[in-house]
Amino acid sequence: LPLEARANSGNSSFLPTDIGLNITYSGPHNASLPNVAIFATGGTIAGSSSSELDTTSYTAGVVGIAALIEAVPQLLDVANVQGSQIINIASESLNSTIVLQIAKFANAVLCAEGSTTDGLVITHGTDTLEETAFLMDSVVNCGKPVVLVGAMRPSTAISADGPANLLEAVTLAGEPDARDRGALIALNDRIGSALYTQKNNANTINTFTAVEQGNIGGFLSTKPFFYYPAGQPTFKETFDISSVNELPMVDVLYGHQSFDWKLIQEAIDNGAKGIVIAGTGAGSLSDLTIIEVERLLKQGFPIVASTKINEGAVPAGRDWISAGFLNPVKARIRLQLAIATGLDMNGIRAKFENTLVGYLDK
Ligand SMILES: NC(=O)C[C@H](N)C(=O)O
Repeated sequence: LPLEARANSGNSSFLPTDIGLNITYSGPHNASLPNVAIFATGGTIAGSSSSELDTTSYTAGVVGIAALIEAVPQLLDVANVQGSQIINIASESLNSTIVLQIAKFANAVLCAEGSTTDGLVITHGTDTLEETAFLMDSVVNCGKPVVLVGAMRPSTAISADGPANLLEAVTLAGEPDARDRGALIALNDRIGSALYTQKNNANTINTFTAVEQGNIGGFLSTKPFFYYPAGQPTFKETFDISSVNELPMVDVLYGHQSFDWKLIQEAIDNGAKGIVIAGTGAGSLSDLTIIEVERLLKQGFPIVASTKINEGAVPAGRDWISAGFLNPVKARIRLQLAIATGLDMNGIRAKFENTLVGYLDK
């Protein structure tokens, strides 16, 4: 059957209909294939331009989920696919309300009792893809694969990377060997752990890397393989968001010479419930900043020290709360979750530093 006739012809839905999830794509059903849900959120993978040479001034978040899937009919040979267009925007415009909703949908779709969904793919802009991936890694933990995927070239570009990335992501989400590895990022024939992988180039398709920690696998002829047996990264922490209805405002302040420590109080006055400082080195903060950070920590205001350096960790056992190996945007999400789940200062510190003690407190 042509794809359009096959789409929406299936009547064995595996996505729940009573959770407020709007099912906007439903492919045919084949009992021998895994059930993979797709949540589409926009980004360059759904981007469009009038010129196929344009990879910089296109509009992100234009193409809908059905058109994305229709561009890759091979998808329907590797999985039963049902999807929801959660939103269609560039990922720099996503906010905590939307990503928390996506996480709740992900838990409902994958982890509710009786779920027959085998894996989930989230199509996403690459600019903040690592943030949503890290959130999923922290809060969706029933073993089933959650795979984040995007593209660096819009769908209209010559050699667009979205279709192959999407096919590989859906294949990965339906792969039993992808279970129990935490959330995964799949782009450019590589599989990375959401805890460590980050975007490292603003333009090129090989942008997602975890140089120190490495990829956990890759794809050959679109089929996934893994270098290591299933397992979770050492410094992972999980959170139960079933009673979390909003994520608090947490800001990231960027370290540099002449850093104005008074910005910390200004962020608090503006509503921040926690702050991450992207320090200049291994958490290094200027003398005046440290005095201010100690004052606020003593008052019970959580401040986490991360680093603006791309690789490496901030040691634990210091006056600040250490982000360990988490880069600033991931430390921000962990702090949001720690505050939202009601942890006190000791609990917050433990969520950041428990797994570091003995490793990074020397
Ligand atoms: N490559 C991309 O997807 C970038 C885009 N600005 C986004 O994050 O939505």
